[in-house]
Amino acid sequence: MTMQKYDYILIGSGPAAYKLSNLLAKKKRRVLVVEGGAFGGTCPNFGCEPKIFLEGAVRTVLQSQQLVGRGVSQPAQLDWAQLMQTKLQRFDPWPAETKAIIAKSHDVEAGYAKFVDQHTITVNGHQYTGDRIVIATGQHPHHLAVPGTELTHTSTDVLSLKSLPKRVAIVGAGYVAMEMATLLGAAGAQVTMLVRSDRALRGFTKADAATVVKAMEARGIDFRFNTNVQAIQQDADAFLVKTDNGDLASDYVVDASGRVPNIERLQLDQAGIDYDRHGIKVNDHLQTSQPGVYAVGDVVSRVEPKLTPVAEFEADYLFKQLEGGLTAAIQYPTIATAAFTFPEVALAGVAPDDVKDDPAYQVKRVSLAGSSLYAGKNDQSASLTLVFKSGQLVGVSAVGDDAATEVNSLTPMIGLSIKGDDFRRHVINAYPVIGDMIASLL
Ligand SMILES: Cc1cc2nc3c(=O)[nH]c(=O)nc-3n(C[C@H](O)[C@H](O)[C@H](O)COP(=O)(O)OP(=O)(O)OC[C@H]3O[C@@H](n4cnc5c(N)ncnc54)[C@H](O)[C@@H]3O)c2cc1C
Ligand SMILES: NC(=O)c1ccc[n+]([C@@H]2O[C@H](COP(=O)([O-])OP(=O)(O)OC[C@H]3O[C@@H](n4cnc5c(N)ncnc54)[C@H](O)[C@@H]3O)[C@@H](O)[C@H]2O)c1
Repeated sequence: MTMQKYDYILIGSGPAAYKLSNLLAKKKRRVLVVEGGAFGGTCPNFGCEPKIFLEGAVRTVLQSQQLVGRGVSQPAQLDWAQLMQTKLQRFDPWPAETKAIIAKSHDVEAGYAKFVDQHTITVNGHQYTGDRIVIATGQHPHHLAVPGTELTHTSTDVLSLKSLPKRVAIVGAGYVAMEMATLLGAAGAQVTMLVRSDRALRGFTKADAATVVKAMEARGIDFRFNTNVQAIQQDADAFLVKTDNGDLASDYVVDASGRVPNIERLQLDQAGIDYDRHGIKVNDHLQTSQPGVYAVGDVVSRVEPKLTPVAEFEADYLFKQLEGGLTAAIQYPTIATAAFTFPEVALAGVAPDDVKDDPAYQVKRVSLAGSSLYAGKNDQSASLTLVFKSGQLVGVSAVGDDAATEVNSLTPMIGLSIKGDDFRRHVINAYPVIGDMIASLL
């Protein structure tokens, strides 16, 4: 058997590897892209993209409910089956289309890669060597270690669920749990959240996360905090979720207890590549413990959040290092993140909760609800919490119907260290939308 040799082998085809494959296409390198699951990876197939597509209709329904008696006479109703049909039509062709796009420039192999040594992998019984191997295998849903865990579903199932269950139990209160609850609750399912700790959305500020929970509770979503799932059983006509805080009958159980890096299938020990439970260990040049082997995206063990734009930033950095002579260590920019609940919650830069007792920082909470823009939407929860240091905006947290956009509007001021006076001298934004308020906030 002749072994095929490549300049690069990319393992995975999600946002991280896809970005790198596009950049390498311009360099005419010999590249092999190996994908074990759906081409395109989590974000376009089972993550951000289908989630935000479904959220488009969901948001319209929830916004109309919020305006009944304020100029809207009937709330809109969600037709889940029809919405899902529309979603499947749009998204089903994507993996094949993505594979074809990659195959225009590179060799492609569908199958799971395993390391033989630090320059060699096998896929479907074929061996390939690469001068450089880039691991971009992402994460998969964590499964609760309790009896009956095989009876649960994940966000992947929810995002393609054709008929709406009557009663849904969701384990967890992180990004995935809260976003899936928003979708299913708006569609009319009776949703119960089973939360191990005493709060939701741990990555966001306590006050803003509590505002989201309150709004969801007002829509009938039941939060059971300090509740540990012990087992899931199947009865004649329901699932029984047994917890240390009573039992719950449900038609559909979603396990949203986190995500774990895809490292098990790779046989990393064969190649001496170091890892921990958060993923593959890399240095500040994204190199693993083996020369010539790199890791990018969600599979990397790091403190920065595991998000699509972060995965793409790493791919871009690695390309510049390997093909453009960049020698500096990776430096992450200001990263904005949002949970697409209703209302949304978002954060960028220094988190208000982390500095509330530090006199070097000034934390200022601004309610937006009174302005005509927000009053017109009856978006009563809308608020911004701004963090300043020596007169410079260094952090922002937002809650409200459009919190993600609000935080995105303010993130350049943080990342580019723009001060209020400077902003006002150079910019007049369109009025009256969020952008126009920025000048007065800074
Ligand atoms: C429900 C949900 C919603 C999300 N929403 C957002 C959002 O709104 N905004 C945001 O920024 N991020 C969001 N994310 C996170 C985002 O999807 C990830 O950060 C992003 O997909 C990471 O890209 P990646 O390329 O590192 O990994 P992935 O996209 O996970 O791609 C990795 C690929 O590698 C393949 N693979 C694994 N092992 C092997 C192997 N051994 N051989 C070959 N192939 C292999 C997998 O099949 C997969 O296709 C969401 C995630 C989920 C689950
Ligand atoms: N809008 C977005 O940008 C977005 C959306 C979805 C996912 N993501 C990315 O995916 C990552 C994973 O999201 P996630 O929601 O799966 O994870 P997460 O870490 O945000 O939340 C996990 C939840 O499960 C709970 N949990 C953990 N172990 C448990 C156990 N053994 N029993 C019961 N509960 C348990 C946690 O307390 C938490 O509430 C996010 O951190 C983010 O990087 C981003």
